[in-house]
Amino acid sequence: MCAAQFPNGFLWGSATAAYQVEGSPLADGAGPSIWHRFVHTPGLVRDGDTGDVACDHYRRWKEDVAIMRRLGLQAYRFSVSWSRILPAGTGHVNYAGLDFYDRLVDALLENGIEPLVTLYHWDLPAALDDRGGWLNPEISKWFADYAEVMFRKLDGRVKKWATLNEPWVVTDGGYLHGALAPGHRNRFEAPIASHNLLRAHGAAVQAYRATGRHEIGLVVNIEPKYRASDDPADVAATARAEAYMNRQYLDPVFFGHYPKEMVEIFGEAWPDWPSEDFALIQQPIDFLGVNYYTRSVTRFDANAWPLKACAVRQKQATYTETGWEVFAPGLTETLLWVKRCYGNIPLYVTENGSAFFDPPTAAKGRVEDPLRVDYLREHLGAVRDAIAQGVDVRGYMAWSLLDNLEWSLGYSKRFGIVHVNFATQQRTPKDSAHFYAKVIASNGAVL
Ligand SMILES: OC[C@H]1NNC[C@@H](O)[C@@H]1O
Ligand SMILES: [Ca+2]
Repeated sequence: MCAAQFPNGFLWGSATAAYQVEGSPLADGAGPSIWHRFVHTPGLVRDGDTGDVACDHYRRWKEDVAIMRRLGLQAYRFSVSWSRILPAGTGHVNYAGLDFYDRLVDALLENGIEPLVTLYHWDLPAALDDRGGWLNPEISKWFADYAEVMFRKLDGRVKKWATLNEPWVVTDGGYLHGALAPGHRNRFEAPIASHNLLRAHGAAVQAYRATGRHEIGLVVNIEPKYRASDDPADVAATARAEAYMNRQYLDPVFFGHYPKEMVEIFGEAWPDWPSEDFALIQQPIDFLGVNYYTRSVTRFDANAWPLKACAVRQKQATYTETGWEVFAPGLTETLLWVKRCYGNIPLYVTENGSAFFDPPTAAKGRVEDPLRVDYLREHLGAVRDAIAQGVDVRGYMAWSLLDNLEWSLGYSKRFGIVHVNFATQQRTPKDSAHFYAKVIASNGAVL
């Protein structure tokens, strides 16, 4: 059999998110988002870092598109800041905000780069949070109305849309543990926020079907759970963790119901959902975006709230700066798992990457990041292995194009294949960018 390879037409790209790279959060009529409020609340973000400037991408976008062009990227996954488009979240449209994304899409297309647009990557308009945000069931309509503005403006040129990025992180971080905006820590709110995220996803897909001519999907983070032992308590803990992080979003979208473990996990805090909600949530999607970073070897832990499960550190493994085990086989397993459980829906690896400490720019114009090169090489090999086993993977977006604001961890964690000097805003492609450029030019043959 010929060596496994990537299919012709495989889409090679990179990814960012609005609040992490753009800066200028209130420019040209934009309204504040919950992240603008969160970072300006003392003590919530490491080193008091904010997205006020970030990578200044709102102003340097032309330079960044030129970098993508030089690397030979075929696609660029980015998110739209809802509060640039609708400063109050609903109602008045801010045309200057629309123009930014309009120009960006045109520049990408002029450079042969396909835009993949995520409508929601965590930066909810603060004005909607004041009206309950993801806890207010009306948000499915607010979100669908915002989505329609974007569809009308860009659909002729944007052929791949995603509604949400990682609803699990939005819920777990923003409503259960409080580490992310809007910083709530409430096990009664978390299920409600999560359910409304899925309802909003469904409403936006429904809106797209009325006018859209191309593809729309959902982006989820999936972290495969490996049991630490065959002890029944560990087996049950692993099933809970898999249900909570992975199946809580895929089961409703593909099957129209939640995993049974959700009641076990949340107890009295898990509502009886109206059955008509699942007809909305289960709108057929054209592709699934999978964000993969690591796996979790899982054991029972009576004190771990609310899952009663925790991860077990692996002695021989390499860990990234965010404390994630480097485990490339988990990506192959994850892609096979999705196909096995949910069918062979077209998949994109919409995020995959690693934060390692980058040495100061060694020689002018060069940043050596061998650990990130290794991570990239191993994980691209893992994607190829999944394709060789019949999974319909159609593209890979490296997280991230640029070093950027890693949310509450500030700028301390660098995921970029392009280094950003935040004092001067100078961009320097790292060795990982040069390696990735070779991979793209050979459609993966150099791996
Ligand atoms: O933690 C790395 C990335 N994970 N997925 C969502 C992105 O916004 C993060 O930066
Ligand atoms: Ca290609």
